[in-house]
Amino acid sequence: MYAKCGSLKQARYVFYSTQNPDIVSWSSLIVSYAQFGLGHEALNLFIMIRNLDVQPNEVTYLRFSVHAVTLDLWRKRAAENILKLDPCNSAALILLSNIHAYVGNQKEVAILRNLMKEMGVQKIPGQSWIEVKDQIHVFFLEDSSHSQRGKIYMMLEDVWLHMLDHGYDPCQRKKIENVKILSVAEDESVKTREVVEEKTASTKKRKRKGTSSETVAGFNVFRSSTSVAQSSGETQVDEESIELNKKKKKKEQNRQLERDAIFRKQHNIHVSGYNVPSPLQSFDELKSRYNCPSYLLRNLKELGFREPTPIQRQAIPVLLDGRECFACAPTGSGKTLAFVCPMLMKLKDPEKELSIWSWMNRIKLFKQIDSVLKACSNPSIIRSLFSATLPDFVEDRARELMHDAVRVIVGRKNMASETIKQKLVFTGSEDGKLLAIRQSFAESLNPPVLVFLQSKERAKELYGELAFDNVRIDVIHSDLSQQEVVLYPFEHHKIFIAGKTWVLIATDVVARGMDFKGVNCVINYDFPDCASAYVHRIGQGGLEKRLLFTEEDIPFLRNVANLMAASGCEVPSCLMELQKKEVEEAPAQKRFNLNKTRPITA
Ligand SMILES: Nc1ncnc2c1ncn2[C@@H]1O[C@H](COP(=O)(O)OP(=O)(O)OP(=O)(O)O)[C@@H](O)[C@H]1O
Repeated sequence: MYAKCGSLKQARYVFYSTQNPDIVSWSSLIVSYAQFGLGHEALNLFIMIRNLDVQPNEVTYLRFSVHAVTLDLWRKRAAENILKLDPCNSAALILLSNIHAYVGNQKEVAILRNLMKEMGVQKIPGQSWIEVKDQIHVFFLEDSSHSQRGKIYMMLEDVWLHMLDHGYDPCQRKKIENVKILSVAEDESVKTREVVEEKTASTKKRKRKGTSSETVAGFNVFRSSTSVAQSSGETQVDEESIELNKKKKKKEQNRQLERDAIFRKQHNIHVSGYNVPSPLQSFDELKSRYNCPSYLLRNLKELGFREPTPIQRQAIPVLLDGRECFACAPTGSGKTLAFVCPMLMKLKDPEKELSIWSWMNRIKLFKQIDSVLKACSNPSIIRSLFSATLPDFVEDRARELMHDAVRVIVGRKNMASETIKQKLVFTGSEDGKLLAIRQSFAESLNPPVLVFLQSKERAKELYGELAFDNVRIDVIHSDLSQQEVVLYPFEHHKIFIAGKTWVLIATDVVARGMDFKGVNCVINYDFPDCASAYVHRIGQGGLEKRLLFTEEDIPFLRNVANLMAASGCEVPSCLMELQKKEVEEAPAQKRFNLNKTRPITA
């Protein structure tokens, strides 16, 4: 393991600190030496184990001979010994054929390959295993048969991202490859390709010269095989060149995966899921990859959208590939276009179909995620979930309900946008809050202003307090009829943004369902009941965000302070050092009730 990770020193240390190393340990060290190009050290060790009367096994011979392949004597002996142990051993036969190919002995290669065919020996893919909760799971390269393959590949993608986050640079891999040992299967594939290349070349040569193939005796064990027809050799060449093409394709796919990973890293995109499509480099790719209608691209240009935002780069191809998707990206990061663009591209008559859709969608916005996702269980519907926050329980439900979904996270999950200016304002008490808001309106009221409170009772109460001040104020909460709530964005929102209403008081419920573009300032009058509520509140447009807090809020401040600091805002160090509140798991309900009964004024 240490040697595979590049540290021969550690590998040797582990070996020499093992009391009575068994053949597995010996074989591992031999492989390590060979892997690092230390053929003589590997050979010395091999001789040593013979002298120590340790019996080499098949793996010792196989591995040793793979890496010490230039040593003629050992190569031959290794081959004979392997076949003595198991004459039908596919790995050994392939290895032998590769060894012959290495030294240009094409006739032996052809004999061996035909013999394998005659004996019905099939190449067994190398397998790995892992034990999880007393159960052994066996798998091979690119295995997709496991019932939980989606989760497994998602996890692998996460591990890959962690490696990238910790500085692993796939471009540097070439350097490591000099000392990297390939698994037997990989080794075989590389060498098989060389065999095929050489073989194809030699077959062509033969054809040109018009010479007939000869039957050549090979190793003793194969002498019985005397007839090798040229035609069967050619068929084999055809098969192998198909195989070669497949491998070339695979290699190109792997390169693409690495390019995608680097590109995603540059744009802070994190994905998991099986076979995630490449992100978009530009909007033009919508045309070349997905045949996007030209009018859409024209419209994007007219809107001044030159480059896709990170969420658009990844989510659009996912949806256009017909995959379901759940995504989390900061507020204002362009999520709307990320799901609207694929929809527009799939609609046959966008104008007609959209007018019906927009009404349905408004209504659906207010429903629970579960019922929305379940209702859309028709397999022809591609479901997607876009949000600025993605709590774990929502993510778990989405994974359960969606089929083979791709997860896309831009930046860190549940983070506020880095472009939003956030300010913490200490007001001491409830009375202090009222004073502070009145003072700020008197000094610098810059409408439209959105004010968030935790409950409809408190929203109504604050409205009552401020209604008689010299401020044009309105309130929206869940006591309004469904129709009013649905219509709000169209009617009241217009009035609000047009400046007829200066201050709009709202609750968290409203913050999640509406999109208040053009707001200048967001005041969090009440402390949000969780960090994700805060992210949604401050996502409602506006360059300036203020969060008022009192003595009572201090124990709950840490999460929000962390969030602010993570999105680049200045937070006093004393707040960052606050003790984590013990009741952190259940504060929301508690605080909600507390605030519900807490009056706006003392
Ligand atoms: N590719 C782009 N280039 C430039 N501007 C864009 C691009 N995509 C979207 N925008 C603009 O960015 C703004 C924010 O977009 P949008 O409302 O879709 O963000 P969002 O992530 O949905 O935010 P929220 O979470 O608040 O709903 C909009 O004004 C939109 O017109």
